[in-house]
Amino acid sequence: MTGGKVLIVDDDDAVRTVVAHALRRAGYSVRTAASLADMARELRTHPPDVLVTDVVLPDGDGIDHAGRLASERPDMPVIVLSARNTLTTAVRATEAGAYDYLPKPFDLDTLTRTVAAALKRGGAAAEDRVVEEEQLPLIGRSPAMQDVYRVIARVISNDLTVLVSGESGTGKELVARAIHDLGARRGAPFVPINMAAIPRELIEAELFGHERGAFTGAAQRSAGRFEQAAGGTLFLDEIGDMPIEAQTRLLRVLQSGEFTTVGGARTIRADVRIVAATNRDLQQAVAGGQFREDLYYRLNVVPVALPTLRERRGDIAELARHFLDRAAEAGLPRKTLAAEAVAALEAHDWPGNVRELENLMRRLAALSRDDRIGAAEVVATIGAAPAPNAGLSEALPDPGIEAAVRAMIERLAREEPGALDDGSLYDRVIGAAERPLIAAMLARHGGNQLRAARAIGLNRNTLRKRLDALGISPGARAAGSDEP
Ligand SMILES: Nc1ncnc2c1ncn2[C@@H]1O[C@H](COP(=O)(O)OP(=O)(O)OP(=O)(O)O)[C@@H](O)[C@H]1O
Repeated sequence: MTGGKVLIVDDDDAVRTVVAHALRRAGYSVRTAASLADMARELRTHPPDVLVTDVVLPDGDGIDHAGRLASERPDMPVIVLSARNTLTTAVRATEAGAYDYLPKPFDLDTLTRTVAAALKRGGAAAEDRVVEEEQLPLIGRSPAMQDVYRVIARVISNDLTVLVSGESGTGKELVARAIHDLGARRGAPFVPINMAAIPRELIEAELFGHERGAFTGAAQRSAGRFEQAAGGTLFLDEIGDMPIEAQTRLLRVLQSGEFTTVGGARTIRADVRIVAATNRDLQQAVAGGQFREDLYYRLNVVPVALPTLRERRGDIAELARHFLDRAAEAGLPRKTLAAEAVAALEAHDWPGNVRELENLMRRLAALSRDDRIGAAEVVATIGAAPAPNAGLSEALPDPGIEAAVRAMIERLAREEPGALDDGSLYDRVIGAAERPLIAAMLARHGGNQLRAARAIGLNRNTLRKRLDALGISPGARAAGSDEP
């Protein structure tokens, strides 16, 4: 006999019967209750070693009750079962001091293993904090997201380093923010830094700060992101793009808990929680020599792997409705989705993941003629959509553009150092992209300015002004035969 007394609380007869049967077979002595009142009686008359409780019970909330029990009887682990399956439930259960949280449906082996582990470890300490419904931004009840919520719920009460991986647009930054907003550091800043968006030679100064005169152009002492995030969370986005020298420095900081500013003798204690994110396979980068193995292990203390949207198609309808609500809150017309429209959304592969869905719903809210969006509109709008992440409004250039911009900044830093400080960068960089864009679209439309302007998304007068400003060849303009 395994031994151990288990009390199961659930108002669903079938759940009580099946779970009780499975646990008895595993050697436990099992009693059941169908309400909080029954539970209270059982706790007095037959105190169990482990309590397994549902959340929604006819006379109250199982998690609230578990919270009270965890402080009154810290030696009795509580396992929470729930069909609500939101991040809020996972976090509430963990914060209430529950030993574990199992989303329904669960398999009986998992429950039996969880009960066995709970008996070995004993109860967890309760923390006195209320997590409001609606406070949490992550949408999705699929099993894959449940795993994510469980990990988040486990890391918010500590400072362990978290490495979030997943394709672009899967919600890595949102997860990092949730960890910060729910944890003890939520009163201090959440500071993101994207390694792919900062010129390589400036990354160390950005992270650790620099002293006046540390390098050409360093006119003032400047606090780095480590200092800005003091007491809070530093989010190292696209960590796989970090240059190897900066990796070495970051590793030293993680090992020693201190950092030195660039060009300075000042040593500062690093008081940050680190959450890093990557859409690249970091293990492959380690194998290829682009990422330090020791740093990888330092960062990968708690891994969170985000599912792609196509791996959790069951969440698409809820996400789509959520984004339509958000569009309506932002002033766009309020729309609903026809059932066939939902099916069309579920059939798409979503290479740009949740971000692509969010953009599509915003576009549909703005463009759809009917209040109820139909399947044909969904299909047409998906077909007409730019490649994921190519929208300028997302400020997410493709890797080719990113590399070109970075190379341009590096060249300017080398050849015209003043150019990085004289306020001309926007015109220089954006101008450099605008010229080939306009030239290519004019060429594509045989020099017809009206059509090129439409294709680019400018009005014709603006295009004409830009042609003048950029001095683009009159040959292309003359061909615009529909010009007045
Ligand atoms: N589970 C989710 N629920 C609601 N919104 C989500 C969810 N996941 C992602 N989003 C939304 O999708 C967009 C993309 O998410 P986010 O920026 O966190 O992705 P990411 O993985 O960090 O992307 P990238 O790798 O391109 O930086 C955001 O607007 C975010 O709010």
